Amino acid sequence: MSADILDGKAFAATIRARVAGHVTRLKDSHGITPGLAVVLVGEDPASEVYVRNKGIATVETGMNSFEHKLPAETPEADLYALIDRLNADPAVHGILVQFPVPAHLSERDIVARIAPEKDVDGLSVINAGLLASGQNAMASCTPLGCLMLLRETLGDLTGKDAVVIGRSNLVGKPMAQLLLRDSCTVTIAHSRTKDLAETVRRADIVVAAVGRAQMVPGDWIKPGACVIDVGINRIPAPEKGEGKTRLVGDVDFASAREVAGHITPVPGGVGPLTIACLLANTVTACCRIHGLDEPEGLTA
Ligand SMILES: Nc1nc2c(c(=O)[nH]1)N[C@@H](CN(C=O)c1ccc(C(=O)N[C@@H](CCC(=O)O)C(=O)O)cc1)CN2
Ligand SMILES: [Mg+2]
Repeated sequence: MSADILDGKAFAATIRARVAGHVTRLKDSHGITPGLAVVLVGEDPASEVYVRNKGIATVETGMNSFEHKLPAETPEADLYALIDRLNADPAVHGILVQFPVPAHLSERDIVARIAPEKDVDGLSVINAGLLASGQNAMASCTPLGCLMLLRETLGDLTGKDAVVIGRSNLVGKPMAQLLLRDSCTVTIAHSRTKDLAETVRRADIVVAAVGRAQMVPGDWIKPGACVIDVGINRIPAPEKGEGKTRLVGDVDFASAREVAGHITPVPGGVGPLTIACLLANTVTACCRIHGLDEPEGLTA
């Protein structure tokens, strides 16, 4: 058996098209243009690329993009003053601070400073709590993208055994909550899980988000399972030349694709869904702030 390889780039384009449709309706029917503010502190090269791509995607879907680049040594008080201004700005419906931030800043405190209704990363304790109690939360972007892809691929997820490997606040925990909301039987596994191989072998759905290159081999996968690989790990690639590297996921793609029914590649799988779902969350935030109906096809 060779798995169906899920094309995250193509699915991200579908989500962006849905976003653009909702943006047009918001403009035409209500005179509202959703706005996303992205804050970058420092000069991490990968973060600069992500922030640039977020800005481009925001404008391409018809929304307003507000980019704020601050020096690495920005004092906490100055960053909080900016967040307070964005919280109060009616043109801004979504706010995110790009991570990682310099060591003198606290990601947890930054997220807590963002108004929960504008927290389009879905990272605040308010949004985590709303999600866990089955209420209208802002779900964090990568897990939301994974859920949309799973629904698109498998249809109704009711009763499926899902194993999420990883327990981070950004991916593992919200992913588990979203799968539970879709009536999966969910196990959260992690690096300390006693018999990880046996746990994963039970799963119809495997979401690997543990941050260890190629940790999940094909012989852990139940034949026909749907494998979602959230890992983005850079490893040496001597075959490409001295000092070269390549990206791999948390799953050993070559062996897993021989067993799985569906599998996401790295790159080109889950990664592109993150920014698409950020745009989706910005439209959702805009609709909620203005008391309008939830945008169809963009929420959990
Ligand atoms: N505030 C946030 N910070 C960070 C988040 C986040 O969701 N919110 N996630 C990551 C970075 N990130 C978006 O911010 C992001 C990472 C990766 C991709 C992506 O498309 N990856 C590609 C491969 C890219 C490459 O070649 O290097 C893929 O997987 O195909 C998009 C967005 C950390 N910070
Ligand atoms: Mg971090």
